[in-house]
Amino acid sequence: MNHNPVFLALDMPRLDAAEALARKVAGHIGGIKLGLEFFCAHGHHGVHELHKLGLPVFLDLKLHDIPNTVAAAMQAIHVLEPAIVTVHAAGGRAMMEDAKAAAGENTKVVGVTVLTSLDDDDLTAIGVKADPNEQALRLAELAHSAGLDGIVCSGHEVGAVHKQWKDGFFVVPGLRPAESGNGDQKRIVTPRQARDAGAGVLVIGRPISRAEDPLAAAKAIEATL
Ligand SMILES: O=c1ccn([C@@H]2O[C@H](COP(=O)(O)O)[C@@H](O)[C@H]2O)c(=O)[nH]1
Repeated sequence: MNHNPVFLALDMPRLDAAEALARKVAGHIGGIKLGLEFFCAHGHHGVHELHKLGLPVFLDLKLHDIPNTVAAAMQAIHVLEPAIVTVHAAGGRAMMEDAKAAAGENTKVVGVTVLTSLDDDDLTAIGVKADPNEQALRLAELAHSAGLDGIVCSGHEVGAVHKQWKDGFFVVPGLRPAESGNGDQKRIVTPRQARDAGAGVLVIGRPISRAEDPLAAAKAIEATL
């Protein structure tokens, strides 16, 4: 994998716009992240097109279903040769074990713990008694014991998770350079703080994609790392 830890989230409806943006900043990112918005609109064809840029592709599909269904979905995306794929750790141990077993050898499977758009109140509202930190640690332990390569968590938890899972692969979204708006993210840190705490991949979308000058924004973030 490239040394630059930044994966650009291409959350936009148009394939040509996603491709143009990725091309523009390609020298200042380490990979691209294609999520639900992109995959639902453009599917396998879209992923094949963006593969042509030669950057590692992170498929952030956040699979969450019964083990048989998730394993079948993993097999169906095998042909896309993703570097990283996400499943929801809350799907449970058997689901994660089957997801990992169905993934390609060169694909890292990571478990989403607590979405960075959620805070304490949101967890309480869905019946989770733990705070985001406790819940992320619990789900990280489960993901580890199920054989996943790592997890997704916010920059607030990654340091603690790193201590309990030394060789884990940690993906951190919810990143905001100083003076960026939060948008819908509630547990944010700067890219540098996340990297210093042990993140292996920094997922960054709007601070680059919605910047007036995306290339300048990508370069500015790179300079902080
Ligand atoms: O907990 C999570 C898991 C995934 N994401 C994804 O990361 C990007 C963040 O985009 P920004 O524009 O930088 O906020 C987005 O694609 C999410 O689906 C996350 O934010 N939090």
